[in-house]
Amino acid sequence: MSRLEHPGLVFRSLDPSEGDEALLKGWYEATRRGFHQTRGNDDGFAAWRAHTQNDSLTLLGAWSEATEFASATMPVATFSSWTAPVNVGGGTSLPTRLISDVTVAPTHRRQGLLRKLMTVALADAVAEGLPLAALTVSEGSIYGRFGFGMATHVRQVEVEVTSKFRFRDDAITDDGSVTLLEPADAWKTIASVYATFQETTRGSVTRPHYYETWLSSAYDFGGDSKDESKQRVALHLDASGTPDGYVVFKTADERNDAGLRMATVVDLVALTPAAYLRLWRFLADIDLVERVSWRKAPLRDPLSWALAEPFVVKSEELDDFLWMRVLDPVAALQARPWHADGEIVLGVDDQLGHASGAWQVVVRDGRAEVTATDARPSVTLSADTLGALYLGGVDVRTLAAAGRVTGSTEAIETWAAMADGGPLPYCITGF
Ligand SMILES: CC(=O)SCCNC(=O)CCNC(=O)[C@H](O)C(C)(C)COP(=O)(O)OP(=O)(O)OC[C@H]1O[C@@H](n2cnc3c(N)ncnc32)[C@H](O)[C@@H]1OP(=O)(O)O
Repeated sequence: MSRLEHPGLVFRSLDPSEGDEALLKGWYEATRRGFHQTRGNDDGFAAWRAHTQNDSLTLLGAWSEATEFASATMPVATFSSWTAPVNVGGGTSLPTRLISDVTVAPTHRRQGLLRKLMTVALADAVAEGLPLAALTVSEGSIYGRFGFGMATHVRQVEVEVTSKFRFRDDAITDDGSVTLLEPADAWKTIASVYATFQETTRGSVTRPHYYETWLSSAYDFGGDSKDESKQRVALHLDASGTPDGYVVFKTADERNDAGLRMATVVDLVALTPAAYLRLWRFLADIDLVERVSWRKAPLRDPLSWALAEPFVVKSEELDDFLWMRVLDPVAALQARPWHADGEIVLGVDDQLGHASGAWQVVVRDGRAEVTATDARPSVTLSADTLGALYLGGVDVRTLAAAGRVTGSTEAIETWAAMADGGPLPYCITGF
């Protein structure tokens, strides 16, 4: 890896299919150490290796020389990436470089290792012609400098499912049904429901293969702490018997801080409002459960609006989820939907250069034509702000009010009318 150099370290790219087993195990253990997880085991390594092969991961790492005291197989830095479609709205998906497993050992932190790995990974994505990159973050202050912006959010909710949980008389009624399945039997059906959700949901990411292992409860990824073996699946069928929603959930003897018995939603996908509300009715009907928690509820959630007592839904937290990075402004901006005719020159300041420049954006009938121009920008922003705006998860006026979009009031209003609108992006796939 001649493009990557660091004193005392050797960089390698491992091939998940044929790579040296000891180095692969060392890489896997280094990520577990970096994320403060328990040491891995053979089954976990096999599940991880299957995912790295099926999703064609590029595994980068930096190793120090072996010494009497230091391992030769565990790298001091790890970085993985692969390519998968992200739905950018209007029924269009774009191939996106997904980045994960970023760890640097405490002994080597703040020496520029992340910067080196990220710089090379993004340059490779650009060389391959990929228009976008995406990741999820552990801390909000790290990735803006590399052009990533906070693009989607989810809500953590806790719902009281006592007798207070009752739908209003005018709530959508369901003429379908719910059936319980074992996770292994449900996998094919829930994967197909998710595929439709992916095609129709702005901001959604195509799932890596480990979702099959996880949601079918084939392996307990977290050891005894996560208890995948407690997972159950309820499938929703529409009136014609076609699956159009599911919930993977866990019930446990656990109680929340107030001592109330809990169920947890692991994954919930509903293709229609009727399926969504019916799955909530199902969750509320589980005996011996007083509260249901879900970490990935949508921001615009019909649930509390459909209930006679909306206060049973408590929003506990608003969390960032997907962070987007525009690598190719022409391909990326032309693919997403637009909401009003108009014309501006967008100036992008990108520390890594990929999206830098002045871009003429002309919108007619919901589509944009984007060209590089020498004209003076009427609206300027940084690459991370462009990433935040890209999926429509935050609006132009809000970012202008934060000082992150600049231009005359008229130009910002034109840009806002062109860019803002459509459904909020919603991503429930972590990676
Ligand atoms: C996509 C994912 O995988 S998210 C998970 C990220 N990983 C983790 O959180 C695991 C624990 N943390 C780590 O392993 C490391 O601290 C990392 C990976 C976050 C940072 O790695 P390092 O090699 O120390 O970063 P590096 O030295 O290249 O720093 C690059 C820049 O980011 C900044 N930076 C690095 N970490 C942080 C941080 N935690 N908070 C704020 N800024 C940070 C540095 O100051 C530096 O800024 P500059 O180049 O503009 O001066």
